[in-house]
Amino acid sequence: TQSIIVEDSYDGVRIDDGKVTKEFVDDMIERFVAQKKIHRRYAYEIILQTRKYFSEQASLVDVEIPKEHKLTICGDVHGQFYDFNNIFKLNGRPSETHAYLFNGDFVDRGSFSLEIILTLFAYKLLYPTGMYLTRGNHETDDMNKVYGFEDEVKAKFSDTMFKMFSETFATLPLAHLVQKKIFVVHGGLSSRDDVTLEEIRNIDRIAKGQPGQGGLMSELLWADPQFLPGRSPSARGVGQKFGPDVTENFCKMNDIDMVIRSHEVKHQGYQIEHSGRCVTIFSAPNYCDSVGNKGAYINVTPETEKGYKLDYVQFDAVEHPKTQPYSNKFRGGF
Ligand SMILES: O=C(O)c1nn[nH]c1-c1ccccc1
Ligand SMILES: [Mn+2]
Ligand SMILES: [Mn+2]
Repeated sequence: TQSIIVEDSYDGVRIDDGKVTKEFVDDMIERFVAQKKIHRRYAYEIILQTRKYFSEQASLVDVEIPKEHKLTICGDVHGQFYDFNNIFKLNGRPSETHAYLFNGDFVDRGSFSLEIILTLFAYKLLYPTGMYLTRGNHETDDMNKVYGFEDEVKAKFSDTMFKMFSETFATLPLAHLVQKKIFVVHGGLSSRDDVTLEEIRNIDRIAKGQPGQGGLMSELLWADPQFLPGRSPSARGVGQKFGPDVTENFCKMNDIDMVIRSHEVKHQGYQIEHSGRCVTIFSAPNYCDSVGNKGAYINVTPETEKGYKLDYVQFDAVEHPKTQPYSNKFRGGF
């Protein structure tokens, strides 16, 4: 990217020594709100540095919340940049004392996926312990081809840039463990009863690249909870539905308290199931400009007894510029 010249006429904050600064990120968000872009050299730099960073991370990442600090867990945001930015207006921007964990499905569906993903990656580089990102089933080539992200990147930048996003998505962690007690994953639990946190930590996700239709990695990104005990096939065709007994077994075997996952729209923005052991968090309000659902996020603060306190916060959709939809597929019935 060093060979790409940033013209003197470029009116945005520059990245000089390769280091993303707070000034750069604040300016980038302001430009995105005004539907302006950042220079392609800086987009490339952010993507490449993010790919390098995540390549060195395990597939399960531990998140510890220091005293006086806060962690906010968000679910799917699906290209709804103006709702995504509204979370920061309501709840504060990421910082060294207020971390965010976005739990997958950053892109596709909404027309501002590029703005969301560049903001998330830039914050990861600015505050490595202030931003955590889990891979969702929409951070994959198959979904990006159909649900809009590939077309959006090609329209706003280039094919090359989409390829770089694809390679960087393959390095994203598959799950997080918060305060050693909360397992956070985009979809849910596997079809096997013997999966340990260590096995998840050691998944060679980069060698795998795309999750495919079967195996532990794809199950973590695609599974859904069900009310009844046991497991059943998923209408999605990938991953299974898992019951309260499966969640209980996974928690007991791995000495954790609960699973927080996303992946499904919820009318109230979140839902607590499996007697409190399985929570769905979804952060794209009025999904696809049509569902009418609330968005929600979870504020996690350290607490002496259990080690954490959860506060659920709901929020409504805000206005956004009307632009062309990149995804020609309406809701896939999920
Ligand atoms: O696009 C969505 O709503 C979504 N979010 N996670 N998974 C899906 C999905 C999966 C398959 C087909 C349609 C939507
Ligand atoms: Mn989704
Ligand atoms: Mn999903």
